[in-house]
Amino acid sequence: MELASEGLGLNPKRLKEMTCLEGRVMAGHYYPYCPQPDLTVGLTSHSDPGVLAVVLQDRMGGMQVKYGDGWVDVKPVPGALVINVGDFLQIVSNGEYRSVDHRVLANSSREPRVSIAMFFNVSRKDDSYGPLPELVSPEKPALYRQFTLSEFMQRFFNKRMMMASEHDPQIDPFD
Ligand SMILES: O=C(O)CCC(=O)C(=O)O
Ligand SMILES: [Fe+2]
Repeated sequence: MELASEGLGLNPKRLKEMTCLEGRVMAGHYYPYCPQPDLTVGLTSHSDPGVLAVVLQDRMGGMQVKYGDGWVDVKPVPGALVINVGDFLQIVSNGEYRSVDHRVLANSSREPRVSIAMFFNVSRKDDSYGPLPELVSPEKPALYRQFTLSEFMQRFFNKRMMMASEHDPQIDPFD
């Protein structure tokens, strides 16, 4: 999968080196009927850690994305895929793309809900990643520092990004 480079002036060779096909993971989700949907959630609020997530949901609905202080339903459209930007893409694009918080409500209908997600991730554990140089300038300094994938994954489980300024809550969406 190639990252959309149009409009951002990215170096296509560099993007090719950052392939996220080898690290792709597929997950199937099954949300059974929940008799008390107000007391729980189907899948708690999160952003996906990788580059992109492509989700195929059935016709039951229930996925929501965070918008401002509220939540917006991602209505199922037959044949459509939901594409979620992940944290890794936010970092390498130096914030040009923003990862999206999303969740799935508990399923209140008698029919189970099923979704299939394909996550596209980089896979070279010891390579150094960070904002692409083409997207860093004196006007727009790097928001994130360089890191390895192992370090990134450790950070992910602590819910923190690789901020250039570790103590600036203004720009750290996970603080
Ligand atoms: O089930 C869904 O619609 C979303 C699944 C999801 O967000 C995930 O697996 O990360
Ligand atoms: Fe997700």
